Amino acid sequence: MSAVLVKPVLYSYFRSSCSWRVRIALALKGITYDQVPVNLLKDGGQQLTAEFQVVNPMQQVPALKIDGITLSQSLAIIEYLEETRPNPRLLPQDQKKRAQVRMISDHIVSGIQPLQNLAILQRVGEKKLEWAQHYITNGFQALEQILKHTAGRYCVGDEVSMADLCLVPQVYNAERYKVDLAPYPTITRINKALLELEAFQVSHPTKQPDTPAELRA
Ligand SMILES: O=C(O)/C=C\C(=O)CC(=O)CC(=O)O
Repeated sequence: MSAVLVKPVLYSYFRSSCSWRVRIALALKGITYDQVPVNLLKDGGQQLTAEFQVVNPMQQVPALKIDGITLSQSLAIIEYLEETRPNPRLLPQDQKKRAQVRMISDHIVSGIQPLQNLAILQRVGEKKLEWAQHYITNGFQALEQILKHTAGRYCVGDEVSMADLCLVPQVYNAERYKVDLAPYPTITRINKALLELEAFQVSHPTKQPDTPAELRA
């Protein structure tokens, strides 16, 4: 059987923002897949097992088995999906807009999320709420300015793009760490518009196979 006919397998954790980005891409592109939940807290973290290290040596989710290869890093996964399953498009045709989509995506996935991820907060210890708030606030102040120039209905113009797949899970983290979103009307408006879309709803942390009963929507 050709590799393309085998269903992709996503290693995911319900409230990992990086996993959610990939779930949105899969949903938007209508790709059916199986999920293997990796609980980042249970038993000291299932991502740290020898078994999972074979899947992703970096011991992080998400990872996607697809077309005979295993990919990690959410943006690399999304770009692969974009190149092999181009409809609907997540990177604009216009080169300047495409660069802006990548800029906003990197702003979040390199400039904000890694500074407040689980491994960092576990090392930070009791100041973790303040730490997460600091880096999300810092990143959102700049992002709000950037979006004033790039946004239409969504982050870049009026088409849903990879930047939007990064934005919504990061706003979810901001809410989780009790960041005041009032100073970011553009971020808040775009987030609200995106959450109306089915792909963002079915992929939501409250609706995953591994979502605990008390957090299910
Ligand atoms: O507290 C937990 O349940 C464990 C881990 C996460 O949610 C995921 C992260 O902290 C990384 C992130 O998405 O930013």
